[in-house]
Amino acid sequence: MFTGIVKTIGSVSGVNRRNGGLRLRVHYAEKNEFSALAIDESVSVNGACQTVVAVGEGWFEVDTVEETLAKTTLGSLSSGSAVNLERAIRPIDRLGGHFVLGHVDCVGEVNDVRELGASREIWIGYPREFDPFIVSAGSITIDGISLTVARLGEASFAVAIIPFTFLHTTINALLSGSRVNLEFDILGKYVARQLSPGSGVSSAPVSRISVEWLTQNGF
Ligand SMILES: Cc1cc2nc3c(=O)[nH]c(=O)nc-3n(C[C@H](O)[C@H](O)[C@H](O)CO)c2cc1C
Ligand SMILES: Nc1c(NC[C@H](O)[C@H](O)[C@H](O)CO)[nH]c(=O)[nH]c1=O
Repeated sequence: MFTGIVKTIGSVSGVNRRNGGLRLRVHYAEKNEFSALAIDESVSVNGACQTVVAVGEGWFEVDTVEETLAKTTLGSLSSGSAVNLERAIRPIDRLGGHFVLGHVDCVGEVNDVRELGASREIWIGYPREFDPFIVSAGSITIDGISLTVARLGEASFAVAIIPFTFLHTTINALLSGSRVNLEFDILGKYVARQLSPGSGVSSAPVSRISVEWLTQNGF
């Protein structure tokens, strides 16, 4: 599990085809917490949880399988691509972002990037089926970065990017048309599942949840 607080930007230094998947080598600045990365550990690469299978000085490797290639943008990485990295949390870590599983739900597309003084607003389109999992002021993970949903549109949402995040993640490279890994907040997924028809909890559609309903059902 992760928090979406990106710790460093790595650089892809090798992409090799293997048994239908990819072996990715990622380099990072040698003097940081990634030097302690060990084989078998989980690491978030642009928001997708990957298992470390080899390590060396200033680099690690992961095997990216077909399922991951189908659901994420990892298949479009090439030598020199910049990637957001985060090691798995320890139970004592501060939860600076939100609970991020590293299970990418889908790939979204940047619709617009707007300059707003010191910050920048980025609009991202996503498949409609994920509507129940996104709320204004809720959390979302974009390429492994924990962000707050600033505005909702039609099958799209905006995030406001502060200068720190702009400087310390790959968000600064996004342009209209860029594809990004999206993970919707796990909290919304459990609520939507509980409220879905056939769950035995309620037949109320998710969009009609009311304060009254939540109170009556013990929330
Ligand atoms: C603990 C953990 C380890 C994972 N390790 C890998 C991996 O080594 N390679 C891979 O392609 N997918 C791996 N996945 C699945 C991958 O994150 C997932 O397919 C994408 O995020 C798309 O949902 C892992 C997932 C978890 C939760
Ligand atoms: N919630 C928002 C953040 N959060 C901080 C970033 O997750 C963090 O700066 C990054 O992971 C690097 O460590 N940043 C924003 O720009 N906008 C948000 O809504």
